[in-house]
Amino acid sequence: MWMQGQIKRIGVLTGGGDCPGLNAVIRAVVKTAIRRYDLEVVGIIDGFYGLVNDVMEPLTESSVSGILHRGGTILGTTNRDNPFRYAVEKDGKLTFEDRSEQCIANMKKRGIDALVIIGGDGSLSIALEFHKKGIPVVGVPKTIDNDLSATDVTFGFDSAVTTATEAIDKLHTTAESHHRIMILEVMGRYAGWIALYSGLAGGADVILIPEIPFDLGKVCEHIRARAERGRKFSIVVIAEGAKEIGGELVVQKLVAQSHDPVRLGGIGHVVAQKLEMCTGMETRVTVLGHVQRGGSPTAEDRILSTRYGSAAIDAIMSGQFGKMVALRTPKILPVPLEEAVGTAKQVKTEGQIVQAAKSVGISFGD
Ligand SMILES: Nc1ncnc2c1ncn2[C@@H]1O[C@H](COP(=O)(O)OP(=O)(O)O)[C@@H](O)[C@H]1O
Ligand SMILES: O=P(O)(O)OC[C@H]1O[C@](O)(COP(=O)(O)O)[C@@H](O)[C@@H]1O
Ligand SMILES: [Mg+2]
Repeated sequence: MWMQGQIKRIGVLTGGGDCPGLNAVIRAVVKTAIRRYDLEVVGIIDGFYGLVNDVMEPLTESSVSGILHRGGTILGTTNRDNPFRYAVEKDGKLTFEDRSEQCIANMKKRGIDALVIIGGDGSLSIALEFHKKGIPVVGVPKTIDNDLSATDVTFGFDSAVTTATEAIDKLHTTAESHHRIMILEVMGRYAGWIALYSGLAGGADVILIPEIPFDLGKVCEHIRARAERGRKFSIVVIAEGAKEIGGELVVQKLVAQSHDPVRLGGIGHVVAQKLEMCTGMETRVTVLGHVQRGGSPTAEDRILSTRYGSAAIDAIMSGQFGKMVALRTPKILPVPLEEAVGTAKQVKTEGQIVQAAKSVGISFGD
């Protein structure tokens, strides 16, 4: 239906949770498309919602001027709408419908020849479905969680880690003054990347991640041993998806319309109560929440986002459909979307990063 070499207009959308660097990708997509290939670009508003409901606007160089350093996404996003399983309320009941043909009709109406889908595992799974229906698509790996396979790193991760590290630095000074245990709960869904990296960068004493179920007795012992050595405070960084050995995930809420309705959160408070009891030390919890998804991207994320955005247009123009642009240091390469979304990328429990953390005395509660 769509022919390579006949691409004149590109649609771009941002899907899933927002993250720093989205605007830098959009800017690079628009500038590369216009400057290098003389294409037109259409921005699809609020992710797949805009594709289903035909909410779009043209993007020019002036639309993307001054956005490189701005967090969020000028296009808007959603982590609920899935065109293949679109939530519709009928007679007060929630049902799901396949609206993918409507999306294709909207693309045709707008003269959109190919799509750049900037998203995480969820949005790129949808991108893969569109590819299977013959739509020319290229994905860009976004997420603060860094849980996408096939790429060394997703953009947004470095910014989230930087924000979490700053939070740890601040918690350190107050923890030390009050001789307290300070727990920082960070995001990441079922992967511990943000906790591991920020914990290492911030000099945490304990890091608890989903990949290593923890024994609270061991965490307690570690904190008590520190106190005996005169270190009368401790910093614990915990991923929202971490759980005790034999324990359950702590769920904050369920989002009914979502393909994966689970929103994690609250494990920090559960652990705090238990640690206070077993150590006798005053314990406080900070849930970093959406602060770690907001604000300006780091220089590293701005560069990565620019490289991804530009490479996505190159991939489209060389007919590399059904691919995601991936960082395979030092290159950016197109890889099959299947590889990216097949299995979530989790922390390697025997990997060098965890080993280094253990060598410098960080406990994982194992
Ligand atoms: N495995 C999946 N297959 C298809 N769609 C999914 C899948 N997981 C999530 N989705 C849908 O993809 C969208 C974005 O997913 P989400 O995980 O929230 O964001 P991200 O794209 O950042 O991973 C949501 O509409 C969600 O319902
Ligand atoms: O914004 P919401 O709906 O509360 O979602 C929170 C979730 O989104 C994230 O911030 C980012 O995840 P995605 O990149 O998959 O959207 C997770 O770390 C967190 O669990
Ligand atoms: Mg995701």
